Amino acid sequence: MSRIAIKTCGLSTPETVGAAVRAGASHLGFIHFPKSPRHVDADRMKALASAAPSHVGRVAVLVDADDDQIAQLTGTGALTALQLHGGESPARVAAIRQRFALPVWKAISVKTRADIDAASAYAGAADLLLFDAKTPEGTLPGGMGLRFDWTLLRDVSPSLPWGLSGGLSADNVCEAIRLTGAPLVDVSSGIEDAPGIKSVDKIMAFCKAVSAC
Ligand SMILES: O=C(O)c1ccccc1N[C@@H]1O[C@H](COP(=O)(O)O)[C@@H](O)[C@H]1O
Repeated sequence: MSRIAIKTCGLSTPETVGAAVRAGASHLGFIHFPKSPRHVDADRMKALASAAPSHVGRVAVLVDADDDQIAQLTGTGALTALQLHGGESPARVAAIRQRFALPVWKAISVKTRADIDAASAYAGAADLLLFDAKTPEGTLPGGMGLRFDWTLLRDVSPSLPWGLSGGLSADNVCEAIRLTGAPLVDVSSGIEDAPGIKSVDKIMAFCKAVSAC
């Protein structure tokens, strides 16, 4: 496994889960958001997550989900974390963390340095910050293959454990790690042949590139 943690996100088949595990991913991400081409329903998510070995993290990605939706995913031990990728406030993040007793990752949409600085409001509420590119109004809040200016993270010491996401691929991930010092990288579009269609070859190439950085 690489010294940099790797989350391969938007997995929806046993084949690609298996490939990510073999490639050395530290975390597997499953999207539960019907507008996404990577959406998996609760039963499928639990089946995919349960099939993964216990040393690999299993993260559900949610967008402004209510408690009933979250409850359908949790409680079986299949998941190890919840990633909140919408407009959840620090208070909402803290409430979800307390009610569902799982570590919570909060995605932070970044366009400017002020977006990064404002993420300190989640200290004490979230367990990890995931800096992702701000996406255009009316599109998905993530999974668009867009990157932000990574130099914005230079000289930043986030108050929480953190990761980098948005537009990463085997071709650019080493540059991203060099510029930001990210301890965790999260990828979705960069390991796909088309939206929602993961590529085993690209999963392998991404994880290999991270290990070789
Ligand atoms: O992937 C999606 O469809 C998605 C939908 C809604 C919220 C988040 C989503 N994905 C997350 O966005 C990051 C960045 O994706 P990309 O690599 O730029 O395509 C991804 O890692 C997921 O955590």
